Amino acid sequence: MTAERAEASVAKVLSDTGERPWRSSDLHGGDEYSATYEDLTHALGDFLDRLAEARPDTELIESMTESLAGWARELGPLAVRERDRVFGRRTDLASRGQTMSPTIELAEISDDSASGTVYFGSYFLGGNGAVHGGAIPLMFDEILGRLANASGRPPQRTAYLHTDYRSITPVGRTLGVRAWLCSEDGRKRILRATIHDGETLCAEAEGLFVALKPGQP
Ligand SMILES: CCCCCCCC/C=C\CCCCCCCC(=O)SCCNC(=O)CCNC(=O)[C@H](O)C(C)(C)COP(=O)(O)OP(=O)(O)OC[C@H]1O[C@@H](n2cnc3c(N)ncnc32)[C@H](O)[C@@H]1OP(=O)(O)O
Repeated sequence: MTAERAEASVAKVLSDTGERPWRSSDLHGGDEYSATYEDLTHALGDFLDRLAEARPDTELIESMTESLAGWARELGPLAVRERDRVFGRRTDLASRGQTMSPTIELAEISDDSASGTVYFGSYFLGGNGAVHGGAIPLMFDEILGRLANASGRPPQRTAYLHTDYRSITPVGRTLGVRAWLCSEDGRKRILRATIHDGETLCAEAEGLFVALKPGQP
């Protein structure tokens, strides 16, 4: 698959979520807004990684605290309803416009499978070079949730998510990630996913996703 086609199918699958599709006309600027917001999420992710790695002196801590408080003051009055927000709702972006889970770069996508890479920066460190055990199911829920909700399927929620940690998942390395649909039975879908470091299986997960009934929150 060419890079261009991969990008187009990523955009298609990520925007095909069964939820009200995000439209660039919802916000001023369209593609330019999209690219600018993606840059913001990358800058924020990078900041969190650098913060996790650094041992700043008191002066820098105070200065950063004041800067962050200033941004919070500026953003406070700009709060909008959930459906009008940008953070975590940009299904056309690889990051989904959020930093809660690491960005998953998908290279191959079909209606029932997806594969690509994920990179856990230092922000996601649990200890001794290993990713935090809570960040791994978070990432699995992200990729399985995207796949479950893709290809015109009705909105789905995670009913269970079982994770097996097979070996440590290293921080600071580009890892392989794969997700696929295993079975469908009425409203229920079972999906599985893996994270690999080269040939080593780091973790694997199985999730049950249940399609919501009309009006179900
Ligand atoms: C709106 C969806 C999101 C859309 C997003 C679009 C934009 C972004 C796009 C893409 C990004 C994706 C990245 C993020 C994705 C994250 C997804 C999440 O993390 S969702 C949050 C965590 N999950 C919850 O909060 C669920 C809480 N639980 C519930 O709401 C209900 O329990 C629910 C919907 C799961 C099922 O409840 P019932 O009342 O509708 O249905 P009943 O009858 O209980 O279950 C249906 C069938 O499923 C089985 N079932 C249900 N739970 C089970 C379980 N834990 N284990 C085994 N079976 C279970 C039951 O036994 C039943 O099976 P039988 O039909 O009888 O064969």
